[in-house]
Amino acid sequence: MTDMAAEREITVGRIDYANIWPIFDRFEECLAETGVRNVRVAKGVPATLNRALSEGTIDIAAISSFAYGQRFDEYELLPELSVSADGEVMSVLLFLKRPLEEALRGRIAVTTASATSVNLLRIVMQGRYGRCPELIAMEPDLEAMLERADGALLIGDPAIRASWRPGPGIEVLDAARMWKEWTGLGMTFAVFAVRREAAREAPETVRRVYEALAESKRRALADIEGLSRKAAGRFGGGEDYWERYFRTLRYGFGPQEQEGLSYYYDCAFRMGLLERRVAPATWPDHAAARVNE
Ligand SMILES: C=C(O[C@@H]1C=C(C(=O)O)C=C[C@H]1O)C(=O)O
Repeated sequence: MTDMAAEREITVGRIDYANIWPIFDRFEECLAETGVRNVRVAKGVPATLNRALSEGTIDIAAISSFAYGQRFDEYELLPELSVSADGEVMSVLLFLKRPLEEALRGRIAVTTASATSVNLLRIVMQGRYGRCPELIAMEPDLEAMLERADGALLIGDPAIRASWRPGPGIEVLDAARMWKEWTGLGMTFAVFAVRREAAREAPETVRRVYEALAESKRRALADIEGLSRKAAGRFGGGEDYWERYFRTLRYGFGPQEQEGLSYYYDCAFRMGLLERRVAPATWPDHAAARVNE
């Protein structure tokens, strides 16, 4: 039995958007119940967490599925957790001030917070419409983006807020729907990854973090109404909106989600967006391998 008290501190990265609430809302409460004291939570937008996990300043995080694909050999995937969609996501949105056919020949501003969605846009534009507009990275500010481009890609809370008041004449396209119409598949935007050395150096802490995430998800999903009330209080928008949002997103990572993500990785590899074919490894496989050595 590993002595957890002797293990080093583990930092968990939490996406700073409402989309992750059904996994993280009860996390700290669940963790405290297990008596863990050596865990810290750091919040950030996906691009920040992607970088922090790659640099090892955090150990476990919800990151962009694209960022996992770039460094799959350094990480292990935590099972049964993701932020996915099947046909609609509601918070990865393309705002267009010109018809799509014109925007395809023009320029689209993309949020600096994203890795998965900006590459999803490249894949869908190229694959489905045969051409990709010029993409420019900008801070997520719809008005400023549309001043410089024909369209804007936003994710997370900024996408949600902008969807409530996109402005006159702005068409709003849902990126998961565009992907579903083209491929017939669902899309996984975020996965949960642990750095391999963290899983090796602090196995008991990582196990408890995983169990607390799984339990937090069970509790939150058993009370979507309570979660929606809390989100409406924090962000506005009405409880009905949030209930629909939390019921639209998928939080598991089963065969259906894996199939969609695997096709996304294939497309990204074929387009040269990923250097290697992605071969995912699931935690705690390496622990099992060590036992068998
Ligand atoms: C569903 C969403 O998926 C997100 C999109 C990500 C990306 O584009 O890299 C990363 C994590 C998720 O937060 C969202 O942003 O609302």
